[in-house]
Amino acid sequence: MIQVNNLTKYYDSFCAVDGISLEIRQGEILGLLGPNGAGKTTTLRMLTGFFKPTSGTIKIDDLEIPKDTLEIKKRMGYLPESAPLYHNMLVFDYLTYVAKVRGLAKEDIPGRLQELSGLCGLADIMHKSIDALSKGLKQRVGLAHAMMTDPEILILDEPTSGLDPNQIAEIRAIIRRIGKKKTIIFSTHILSEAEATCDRIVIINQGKMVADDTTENLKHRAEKGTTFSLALYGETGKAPIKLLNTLDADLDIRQVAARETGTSLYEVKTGSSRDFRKDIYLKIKETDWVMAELTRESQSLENIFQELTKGA
Ligand SMILES: Nc1ncnc2c1ncn2[C@@H]1O[C@H](COP(=O)(O)OP(=O)(O)OP(=O)(O)O)[C@@H](O)[C@H]1O
Repeated sequence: MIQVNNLTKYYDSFCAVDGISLEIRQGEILGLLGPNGAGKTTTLRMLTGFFKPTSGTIKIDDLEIPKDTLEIKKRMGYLPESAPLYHNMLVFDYLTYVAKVRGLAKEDIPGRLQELSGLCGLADIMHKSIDALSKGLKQRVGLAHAMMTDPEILILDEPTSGLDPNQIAEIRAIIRRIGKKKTIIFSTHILSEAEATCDRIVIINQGKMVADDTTENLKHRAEKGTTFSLALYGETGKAPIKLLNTLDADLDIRQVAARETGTSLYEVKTGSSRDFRKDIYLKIKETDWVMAELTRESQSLENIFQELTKGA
């Protein structure tokens, strides 16, 4: 269990992280989400013991930063945003070197490299030079580096930044695979990334925590606001607004610019999760208007993220 209490970091007089408190359970995959400059890297660097907090505490089980930083570092693997690899080495030589530096016994190294090769998909590139690898493959080598000592906790700073969609999918699959056994905290500024990979999402904005919930709950929250889109053939003017208002006084209905000529388009907004499509259809059926389209658009997680990080 990781316990973060009132974590704060100032760079001179600028507050980059402002009183973050959270608990991360063993085996959780936690996404630290926020726009650029929100304070993600600073938070992760404090968690790994690289940066000293201005105030606040970080406890990992019975250990505490800064008192037990060395012991905590042994339990953690860290993949910084740009993995600092030795580019002129072969992957195999580099990982062997990392294993030695991290204190693995000589006889354990071949077995560990084989495990990491399977876990991170390195079999075909073990004997390639690092500088000849694509960014996605380099990131996999960086992951193997971070995993060398089989740490309980993995901290990954924007692990898919700058990768193409296929490489992103591969790294996500590796994170999910590793996450079955480890606690993983990773940062991203891309909501779909956190949604696709995490059990829980913490959103930070301008150094402050603005949301902390399971991915499911955040989605549920997003689904509460619903917009229905109704298109009718012909120029039907304001009359449909008056008619549909009889369904529920809380509906917010307005006419918007039609997507195709010869139709009138209306947006029907509700703050509840109730599906009004059937009611709208039956109301329109009472008239001689002809429906061209009726769709439901849930408020997306993207909207929630934008709302919570407004002003960033
Ligand atoms: N060494 C530093 N000295 C002064 N200010 C800094 C320093 N490092 C970061 N900052 C500032 O602190 C704020 C948070 O930076 P941080 O890198 O933690 O954000 P981030 O969420 O990781 O952003 P990004 O997604 O762009 O990496 C930013 O405004 C940044 O400019």
